[in-house]
Amino acid sequence: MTAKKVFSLVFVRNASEILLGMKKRGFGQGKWNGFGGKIEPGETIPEGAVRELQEECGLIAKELKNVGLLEFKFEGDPTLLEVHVFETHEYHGSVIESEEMLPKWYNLKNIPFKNMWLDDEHWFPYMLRGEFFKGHFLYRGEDLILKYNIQVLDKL
Ligand SMILES: Nc1nc(SCCc2ccccc2)c2[nH]cnc2n1
Repeated sequence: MTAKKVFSLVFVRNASEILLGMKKRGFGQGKWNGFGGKIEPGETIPEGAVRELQEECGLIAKELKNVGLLEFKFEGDPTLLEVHVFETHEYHGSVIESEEMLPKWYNLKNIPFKNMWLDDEHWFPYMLRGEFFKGHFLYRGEDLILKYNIQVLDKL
């Protein structure tokens, strides 16, 4: 039976920029990414997304839009990572560095894909076009995608 771990991943946006964080430790260390983490028992996925965003960069999302779903498998590991992707354009607070993340605003024309997870370059265009997407990626290690598919879904 495949074990499943559920994560949130939040991208903070303004008209021309996206807030990314350099992961300072743990899973995905050394990569720019959105803000997120494991959904804890007793919290909803959006609640976990808001919590992780504030813990990792200090911002409090006033609204969250679910923009996609990503599933990751790593060859040799039975665990399926289910990642719920969100965007927020309405937030308050000030961006601060945390133990987990070093935040930095990037122009949408200059996203540092070379220092991000390999899959991001495949699905970011769907997110930036405002299309609700579902992607499945099979990795060998962290640096090789063996196969993937991405589909645009009509938002439920
Ligand atoms: N962009 C992206 N993100 C993740 S993990 C995101 C969820 C997460 C997990 C653990 C700590 C914080 C956040 C990926 N995994 C494989 N490809 C990937 N691409």
